Amino acid sequence: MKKRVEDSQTEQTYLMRPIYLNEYGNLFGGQLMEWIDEIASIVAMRHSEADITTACIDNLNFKEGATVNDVIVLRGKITYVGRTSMEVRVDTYVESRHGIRKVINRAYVVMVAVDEHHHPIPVPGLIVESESEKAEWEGGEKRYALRKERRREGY
Ligand SMILES: CC(=O)SCCNC(=O)CCNC(=O)[C@H](O)C(C)(C)COP(=O)(O)OP(=O)(O)OC[C@H]1O[C@@H](n2cnc3c(N)ncnc32)[C@H](O)[C@@H]1OP(=O)(O)O
Repeated sequence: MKKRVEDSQTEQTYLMRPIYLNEYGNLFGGQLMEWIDEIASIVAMRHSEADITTACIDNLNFKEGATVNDVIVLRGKITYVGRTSMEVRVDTYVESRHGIRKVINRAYVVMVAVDEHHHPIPVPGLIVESESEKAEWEGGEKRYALRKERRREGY
């Protein structure tokens, strides 16, 4: 079975409240990581139709901050699948009052589908259609190989 990127694509919106801020009045990085992990989990569950666990979060680039009353939008989509793992790209935006979005963070999260004994299980393949989906897939292949090498060689 194969599924499309749009089948599992997910968007979440938050209004920045004081509890999400750090001592400098900016969005707390740990809070954003929780939201990223949550949306990536939902995308992976929708794609695999199974339980999942987080294997790694990488390429977590904090480009800009956000502050109170900002509207924060997270968008997650599958970019690459292996046998049991799925790579999910999560982009985080601040949305202006006119609906214009500025990227403040981009992360790649690897999720693994698991059975009731927490053993990895195969996931559906991915249908890549558009040019941007093909480019993401090629990038995902490279990141997959790099992560494997890092684990093997321990760097
Ligand atoms: C939201 C939350 O779940 S929070 C919890 C945080 N996460 C956890 O506790 C997970 C703890 N880790 C684990 O349980 C295990 O390491 C698992 C399930 C992720 C992987 O199990 P392993 O026994 O290592 O299985 P295995 O070596 O067969 O790897 C399974 C897949 O995971 C991938 N994988 C394993 N470790 C990593 C890693 N560190 N980074 C990226 N991918 C990984 C493998 O490439 C493989 O993918 P593929 O089947 O597409 O080729």
